Amino acid sequence: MTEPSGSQKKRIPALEVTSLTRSFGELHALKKISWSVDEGSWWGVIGPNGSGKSTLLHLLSGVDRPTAGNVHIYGKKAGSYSRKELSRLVAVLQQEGLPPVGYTVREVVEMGRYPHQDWLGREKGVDVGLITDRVLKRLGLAPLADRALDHLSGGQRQRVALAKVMVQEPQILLLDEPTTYLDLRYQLEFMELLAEWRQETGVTIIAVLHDLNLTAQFCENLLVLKDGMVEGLGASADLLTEERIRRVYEVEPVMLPHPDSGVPQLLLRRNVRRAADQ
Ligand SMILES: Nc1ncnc2c1ncn2[C@@H]1O[C@H](COP(=O)(O)OP(=O)(O)OP(=O)(O)O)[C@@H](O)[C@H]1O
Repeated sequence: MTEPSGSQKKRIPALEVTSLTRSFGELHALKKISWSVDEGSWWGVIGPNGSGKSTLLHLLSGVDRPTAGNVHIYGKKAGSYSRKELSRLVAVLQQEGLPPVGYTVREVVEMGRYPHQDWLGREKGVDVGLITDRVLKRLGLAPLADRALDHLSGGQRQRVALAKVMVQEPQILLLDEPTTYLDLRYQLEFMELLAEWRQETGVTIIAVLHDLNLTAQFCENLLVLKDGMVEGLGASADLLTEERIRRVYEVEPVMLPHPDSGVPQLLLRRNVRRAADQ
């Protein structure tokens, strides 16, 4: 038999999890999750509080190990990469992107290059200053470059966190509720910056999000978790139905198409009985 070649060859997924389980004593936070993420795709991970979203992200980023099952990154077990190899491939941006430490914006953003540097902090053929300047300018952070991080607002710090992962140039970006503390304008701006960056670089994005309307506008695909199990997997437009939102979140939703794009948008009905009691 001849080997499949060229376009016949199945592309290796950027990320693949099989029967992934994470238990904390008697509590099973994730139960046998299987999921495959193509390179360059944008996935939203949604589900109610406590459904296992952050636990999943911790396993994907290698900060935690599964109780059973596997995480493969570009076809190789996540645990078989060194810490530094893994951070060249995978970057993580947390809810409160960066702690308010005394470093300047430029210093923090330059730290994004750490996974590419040797133990003396050197990197062959790369001008870190230049890469940093470009990213700072692009995110409108150039005027803040010499400010200490603890003198910035939460929204500005989140942009610095994004600058740091952009400088890191990962293949996969994991985000844990990155827009939670941002006002409406900055939420949208943050998501647009991600979308542009993805368009340019083909970075794979996996974002835990609570805002389903933003999710529907930006993430093509969704992993829906409930009680640590996969409740839905596939195209956002197919999964965001009234019936599923009712079942997963235990609320009474109304879904309407967005007037610009037609993607599903969510309105919540008040709990009529409780409201009448007040
Ligand atoms: N280190 C831990 N030790 C014990 N239990 C944990 C630990 N981490 C998470 N859990 C439990 O695992 C379950 C899933 O938690 P996880 O933080 O992954 O949920 P989540 O979907 O991210 O929730 P949220 O939307 O509230 O952030 C919860 O019941 C949580 O209490």
